[in-house]
Amino acid sequence: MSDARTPSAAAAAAPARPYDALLLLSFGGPEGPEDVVPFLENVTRGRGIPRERLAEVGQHYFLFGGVSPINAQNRELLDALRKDFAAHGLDLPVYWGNRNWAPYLVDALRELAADGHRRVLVLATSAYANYSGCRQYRENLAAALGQLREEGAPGAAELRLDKLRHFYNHPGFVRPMVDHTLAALAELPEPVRDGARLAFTTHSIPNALADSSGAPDDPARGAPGGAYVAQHRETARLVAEAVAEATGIAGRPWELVYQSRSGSPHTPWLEPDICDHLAAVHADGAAAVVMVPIGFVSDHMEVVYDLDTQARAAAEELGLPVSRAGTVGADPRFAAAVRDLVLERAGSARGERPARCALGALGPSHDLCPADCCPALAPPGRGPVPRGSAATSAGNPPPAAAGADWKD
Ligand SMILES: CC1=C(CCC(=O)O)c2cc3nc(cc4[nH]c(cc5[nH]c(cc1n2)c(C)c5CCC(=O)O)c(CCC(=O)O)c4C)C(CCC(=O)O)=C3C
Ligand SMILES: [Fe+2]
Repeated sequence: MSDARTPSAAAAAAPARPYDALLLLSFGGPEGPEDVVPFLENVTRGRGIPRERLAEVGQHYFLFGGVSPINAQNRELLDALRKDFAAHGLDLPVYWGNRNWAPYLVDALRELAADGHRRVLVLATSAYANYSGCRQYRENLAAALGQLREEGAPGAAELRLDKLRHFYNHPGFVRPMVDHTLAALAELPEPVRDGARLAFTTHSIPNALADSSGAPDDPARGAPGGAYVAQHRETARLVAEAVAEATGIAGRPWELVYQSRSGSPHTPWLEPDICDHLAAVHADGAAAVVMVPIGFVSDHMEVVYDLDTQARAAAEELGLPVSRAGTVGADPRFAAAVRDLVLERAGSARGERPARCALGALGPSHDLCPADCCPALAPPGRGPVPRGSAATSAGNPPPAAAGADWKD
C-alpha cells in the first residue's frame, strides 16, 4: 500500500504517533554530601520513617561520598535510549525527571511543555506493581502537572501524560538478568558453582501494601503478597528456568527474598530478609549463593550498600561464598524493550491491536491503571478502598491530571 493516508503508512512515517516525547521518571538520588539530608527529607516526607532509620540510611550514602549511583545510571539509560531510538529511526525526544532529587519532575514537565510537546509517554524505572513503583509515580505526575497549570506554564494546560505498563516479564528485562546471573555464577569458585542457590531479591514493602498491589481484577490481588509478589515470583522463575537451561543443571534451588526494610518494627513487612536467608541456607548446607536483584533496574544504593556491603559482610561472617548479579541498567536490550513498549502503546492509542510482548504465564500488564490499582493504604479487611476516603482522596489524581493513565 502506498497511500500515505492509510494508518500503516502514516504510522511508518511517525511510528510513535500520537506521542511526541518520552519522559524517563525515576527516584533520584544525592550527588554530594550536602544533598544527603535534604534528599532523605524529600523521600520520607509524611511517611513515618523513624529518625534512627534515617540517620542509618544517611550513613550508607556517606560511605559512598554522599553520591548515589542512581543519577549517573539514569544518564546512561537516557543515552542508551537516545542511541537506540536514533538507530531505529524513531524520532522521539527523551526527557528525564525525578521524584526526590534534581533534575526534578516538575522542571522536566515545564521544559517538555515549553518545547511544544503535548502527548508524552512516561517510563517509570520500576518494573513491578506496587504503590511506590506505580501509583506514587502517577501521583507525582498529577501533582507536578497541577503545579504547572496553576503557574500558568506555557503548554501545561494541553500536556497529557501516559505511563507505560510494567515490564517485569518483558524479554528485554528478563534476558539481561539471565546473562548477569550466569556471569555471577561464573564468578564463584568452581568447586561451589554447581551447588550455588539463587536468591532473587527485591525491596521489602509492608505486607498490607503488597497484598493490595496490582489491579483489583488481577488474580493475584487478594492472595498473600498480591501482584507485587506474584510478578516477582514470575520473573524469578523465568530467570531460574533460563539459567537451568544454559547450565544444564535442573532443580537448582531458588527463593524470592527481601531487602532494604524500613518503617516501624511493629508493622509486618515482606520477609525473609536476604541476610536471614543467607544464614538459613548456609545452615541448610548450601555451597554458595548468587544474589539476583530482580527488584531493581540499576545498581543503585539499595544494591551497592544493602547487597554488596551489608549482605556480603553477613555472608563472609558465615563463610558462605556469594556473588551478585548485575541489574539491567543501560543494557541495549532493555533500551530496545522500551522502544518496543513505546511503539506498542502508540499503536494502541491509534486504535490498532499491536502485539504486546511478555514472557511466561501472567501476560502483559494493563496500560491503564484502574481506579483501585496499587492503593496507598491497605483497604481494611481487604475490601475495595472506598471512593473519597482518606486512603484515596489524597492519592488518586483526577482524570484530567493523570491523562489516559487514569480510568474512573
Ligand atoms: C518498592 C520500592 C522500590 C523499587 C521500585 C522503585 O524503584 O520504585 C524502591 C526503590 C528505591 N528506594 C530508594 C531509596 C529509599 N527508599 C526509602 C524508603 C522506602 N522505599 C520503599 C519501597 C521501594 N523503594 C518503601 C515502601 C519505603 C518506605 C517509605 C515509603 O513508604 O516511602 C528510603 C528512605 C529510607 C529507608 O527507610 O530506607 C530511601 C532513601 C531508591 C534510591 C536508591 C539510591 O539512592 O541509589 C530506590 C531506587
Ligand atoms: Fe498499579
